[in-house]
Amino acid sequence: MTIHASFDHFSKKRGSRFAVEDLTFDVRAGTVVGLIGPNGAGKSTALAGLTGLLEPTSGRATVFGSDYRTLRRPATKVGVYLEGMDVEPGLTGRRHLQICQLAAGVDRESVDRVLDQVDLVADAGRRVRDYSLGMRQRLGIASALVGSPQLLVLDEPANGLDPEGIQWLRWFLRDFAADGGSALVSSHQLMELEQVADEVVILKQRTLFRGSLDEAKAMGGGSLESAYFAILGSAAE
Ligand SMILES: Nc1ncnc2c1ncn2[C@@H]1O[C@H](COP(=O)(O)OP(=O)(O)OP(=O)(O)O)[C@@H](O)[C@H]1O
Repeated sequence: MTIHASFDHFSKKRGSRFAVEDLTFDVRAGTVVGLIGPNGAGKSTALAGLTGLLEPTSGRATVFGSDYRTLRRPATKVGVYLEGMDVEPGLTGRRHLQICQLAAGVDRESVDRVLDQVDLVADAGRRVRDYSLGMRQRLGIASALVGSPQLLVLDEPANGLDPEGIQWLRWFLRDFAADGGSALVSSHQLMELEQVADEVVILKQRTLFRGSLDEAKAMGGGSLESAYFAILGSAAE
């Protein structure tokens, strides 16, 4: 099966200690992969490494077989929305997306398409400083979608979304994967992730678990949350 993203013994030191050590897994076409772990586990570091924002200390992280930084028109292949990708608050949502559209090198219609996809059409003319947290989150997801990528890399995408937004995101990611796309999603919302992920990676600097959602759930008597605590607990022993 086609591999969209790959970590191959990826390690990254922050100062004298490893933030991520020896991470190896693939994101295959048609799947949603959930990356989970406690605060400081290295999830954001791994996603930043995959999207060319930092250099690994050793190993590799690649998208479509290449270093992200070598991709031509990367936004048309990989949609990225990571923590800290803040939007200039004085811009309107539409203006922000127009800038993303120009940077992605795609047609102007993409802006209306993604505004519609994330249900921000009515608020497109408002300044981002007046957006709620959930609206900013949807705008961030929209900016990742502008280039019609095949792979999405999303850090905590459900953060701040209301129940409707969470449901939308769940169906969106499922449809996206059903159409042959893939998504690598970090999340602390285990019950939500259980609804959407095909595969799960549990990270706490090193990989504690990697496998299908069903395999993970079986380790926790049928629930991802129980499995998560059981796996973290046995790693601490
Ligand atoms: N810019 C940085 N400089 C130095 N150390 C950093 C930096 N960013 C993160 N770290 C350290 O790297 C480790 C992993 O952090 P990271 O943000 O990747 O974890 P995370 O799993 O995304 O956490 P959270 O769930 O809290 O977002 C932590 O020990 C953190 O203190």
